[in-house]
Amino acid sequence: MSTENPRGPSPGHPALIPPADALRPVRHPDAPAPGELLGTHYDHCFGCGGAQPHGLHLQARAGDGVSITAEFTVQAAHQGAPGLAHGGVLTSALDETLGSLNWLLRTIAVTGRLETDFVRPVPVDTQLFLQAEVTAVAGRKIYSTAVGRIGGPAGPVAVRANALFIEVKVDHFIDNGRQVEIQAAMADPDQIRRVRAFEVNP
Ligand SMILES: CCCCCCCC(=O)SCCNC(=O)CCNC(=O)[C@H](O)C(C)(C)COP(=O)(O)OP(=O)(O)OC[C@H]1O[C@@H](n2cnc3c(N)ncnc32)[C@H](O)[C@@H]1OP(=O)(O)O
Repeated sequence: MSTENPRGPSPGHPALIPPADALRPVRHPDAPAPGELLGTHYDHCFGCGGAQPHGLHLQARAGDGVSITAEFTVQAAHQGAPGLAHGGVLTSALDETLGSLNWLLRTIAVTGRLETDFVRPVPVDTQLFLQAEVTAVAGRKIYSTAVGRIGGPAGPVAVRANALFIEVKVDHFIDNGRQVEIQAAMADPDQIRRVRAFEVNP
């Protein structure tokens, strides 16, 4: 097997290609400083929450510009084939990392489309090093890309993804989420945690 995907980055679905008049993403002035851990946005989030025993417990850190780095270690509970990470779990890690980018834009957005290239199998106990960045913004549409490496932050590529997130109002969650969790999140006295809980579909 070669060290890089011989096909190179997948061009992806046409909907993942920004239009010609798309804008460069702008980091929000109040975004966390480069190197700062973002922390969990919602305790019950499968991607980053501490209250999910089999969750990814992914830790994301602000990077330069509108970029994120994140790590997660594949657990036995994340297997698909014996001793190997389930592809859907790896896609979840990419989704979580890409979703974290929206916090740097201070935009509430949900995943509309997410395409994953699985380049290498990822064994249990492997640490996956993820990097993601927003590439363009066009109205409510946020275009982003991510890569996951194994063996170190500069190691071989195991997964990569392109995504389109769509900006939504907080009503998206309030109108669609199960009421018991919505009420609990809205009752959180910490305003930042309350806002961040509604970054994604709870
Ligand atoms: C820290 C945070 C970590 C978070 C990580 C996890 C993030 C998540 O997983 S979020 C949960 C998964 N996603 C969801 O549940 C979203 C479900 N989908 C929806 O609610 C809706 O389809 C939604 C909101 C995306 C779009 O609906 P709506 O607001 O009516 O917008 P709509 O008018 O259809 O589309 C807006 C634009 O986006 C485009 N678009 C919408 N969906 C897609 C799609 N799937 N593919 C391509 N383009 C799309 C439309 O074509 C339209 O483009 P244009 O403006 O050029 O005409």
